Amino acid sequence: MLQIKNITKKYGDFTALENINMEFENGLYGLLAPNGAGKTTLIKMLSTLIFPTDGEILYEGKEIVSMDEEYRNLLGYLPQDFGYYKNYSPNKFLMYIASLKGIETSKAKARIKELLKLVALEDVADKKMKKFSGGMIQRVGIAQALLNNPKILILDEPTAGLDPKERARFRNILSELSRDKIVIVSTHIVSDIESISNEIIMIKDKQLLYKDRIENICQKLHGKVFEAEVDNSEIIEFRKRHLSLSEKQEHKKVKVRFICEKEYDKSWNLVYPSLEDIFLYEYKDDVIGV
Ligand SMILES: Nc1ncnc2c1ncn2[C@@H]1O[C@H](COP(=O)(O)OP(=O)(O)OP(=O)(O)O)[C@@H](O)[C@H]1O
Repeated sequence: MLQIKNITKKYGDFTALENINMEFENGLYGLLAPNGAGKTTLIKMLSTLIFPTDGEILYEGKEIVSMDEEYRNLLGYLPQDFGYYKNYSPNKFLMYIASLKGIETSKAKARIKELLKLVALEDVADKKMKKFSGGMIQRVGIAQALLNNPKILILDEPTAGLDPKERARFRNILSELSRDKIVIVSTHIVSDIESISNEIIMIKDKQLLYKDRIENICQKLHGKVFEAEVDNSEIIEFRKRHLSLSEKQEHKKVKVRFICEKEYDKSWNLVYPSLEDIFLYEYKDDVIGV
């Protein structure tokens, strides 16, 4: 088990995260928050790239910084800006990373073969990466993070720049990996993690807002999310009264999905809240890119 205990991180006078507590067992955790909320800060502390100002992180009861190499051997990390050599093939690149990680050549060869199969890159194993799509490069990134067969896999915004098909493939790979690992995926894109996460973590105002299953988080807006058709001439006034979540032109009117926290009109349709509704509601005062 991985445990975050009373973590605070300050950059000089600026507090990025304050008194964060949470625990992780095997499974997939979606770390979901708008840009600047502190996702990378949290992930870098979990990867021992930066250190908490206060508090500690424990793996199986041991403090991770003092575990040093023992912890790094348990960890696989895919950073936001994953650096690779475009003139290398996946095979050559992964051999190079394996040697940096001190993995014996014969073991590395077998492991790389297995990983390239897992990420569906066997056919291009010896092709230079310069012609690869963003999704293929990210899959090489996952393979490098998995070289040491980590127990904890951390991925920082792994789907940035991927097309929908590549995103779907990526989700499937992560879901499979989470069977016997702690997989933590940071993103500000709800649909990337909604279908695969066992739990969602949200950070707001430097603190932990939620760490829970999606259905429990969605309970917060139960009975408050509606859909209705509104005349185009009335939509500006409507938006002043209710938080509009999405709008679509339909039957010469605006079909609006919105939140109403007070008395509601019987002509509206009550709908089940989604994780995206929660995200838009919780971060309504932030500038968000969904
Ligand atoms: N080295 C640093 N020095 C000062 N402030 C920092 C530093 N790193 C991050 N911050 C600030 O801490 C806050 C959290 O940043 P962080 O990068 O963790 O956010 P994020 O949620 O990962 O966003 P993004 O997806 O844009 O990276 C931001 O306000 C950021 O400006």
